[in-house]
Amino acid sequence: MQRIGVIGGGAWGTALAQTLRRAGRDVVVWAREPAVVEAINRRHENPDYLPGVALDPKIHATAEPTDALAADAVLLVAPAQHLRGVCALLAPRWPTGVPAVICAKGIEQDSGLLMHEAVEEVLPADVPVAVLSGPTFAAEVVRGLPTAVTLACDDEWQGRALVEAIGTATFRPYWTADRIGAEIGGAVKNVMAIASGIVEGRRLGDNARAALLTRGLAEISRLAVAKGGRPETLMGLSGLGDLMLTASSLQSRNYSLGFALGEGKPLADILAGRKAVTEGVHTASAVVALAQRLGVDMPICAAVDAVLNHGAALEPTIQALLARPFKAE
Ligand SMILES: NC(=O)C1=CN([C@@H]2O[C@H](COP(=O)(O)OP(=O)(O)OC[C@H]3O[C@@H](n4cnc5c(N)ncnc54)[C@H](O)[C@@H]3O)[C@@H](O)[C@H]2O)C=CC1
Ligand SMILES: O=C(CO)COP(=O)(O)O
Repeated sequence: MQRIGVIGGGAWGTALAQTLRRAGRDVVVWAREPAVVEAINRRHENPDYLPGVALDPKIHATAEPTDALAADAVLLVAPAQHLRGVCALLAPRWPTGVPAVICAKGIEQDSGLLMHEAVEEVLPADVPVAVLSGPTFAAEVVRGLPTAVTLACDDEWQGRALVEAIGTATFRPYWTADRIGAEIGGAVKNVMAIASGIVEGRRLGDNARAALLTRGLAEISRLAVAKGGRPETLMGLSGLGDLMLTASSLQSRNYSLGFALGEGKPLADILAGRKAVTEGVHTASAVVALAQRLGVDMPICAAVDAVLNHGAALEPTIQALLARPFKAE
């Protein structure tokens, strides 16, 4: 796999393009905004989404999606709630058998579907759909700082080919067949990161944050298993790994949004002040609906959803979580 297409010129699409260049691949990025295409091609930067980083001059950006589909594999890096629409646009022109790799982290609000389920509804049936997830702040990956990720793909041969295509010494993919576990870990950790930010913003202490994240991981694992995922996936890079990262760093958009909420800022004001996508805000309600459908108890996600979407006040919501009955671990 020599030529890789990247659908999405936001922070993550741009960082992935840079890491693909480090892996020696030819890269074509499709960006929606003409200004992003122009900045990447002419000035080798993406000041709108990933400022202050010099990009490899050989990253080619395009406003024409077909250019990015003329590839041996295509990374899908649009925000989760837009991924289906983007794929519907691309589907008629998708080349036969070229694998798609989902890099978005979220659950579709309208359908409650995971990204690979939604994408498989619109892309041609012969397209293998893989998932890339794990602890990866774009701002660190683009600079070549080391990390490791999960590459989930049903077919082991295809998965290993993708690992070889995207892997470098500082971007180390580990293959698994468990797309469900990888996706649920990546999507729900965003909701947990908001909760963790709230704990920090309200100065509830380090103990509270550790307890919240441990119980949060239990919630995520229950949902993944109920949906058909493997519990061990949630102990890996796309579960525990990404939860540790996102739920403890102000670099995270989800954690920083929670932190600001915890300090008492209104959600609308926080969102009005940022252009970047904060996936947990959209995923919270979808997780709660999915958990209800599968009969899974997810009290932390439900609390975040209540605060974000149903006008619940923080203090009584926290008190209600603390008042839950004691039970076996
Ligand atoms: N930034 C990061 O560190 C990481 C992000 N991700 C995931 O990658 C996905 C994309 O995130 P970022 O690149 O960070 O987003 P971003 O906030 O940097 O950029 C937003 C992107 O969404 C596109 N967009 C906005 N409205 C759209 C629409 N209606 N249809 C299609 N595209 C639209 C914009 O053109 C832009 O490319 C998210 O699901 C995120 O969770 C995953 C790992 C790391
Ligand atoms: O997914 C991410 C890191 O792995 C990025 O997290 P945020 O979207 O919260 O910044």
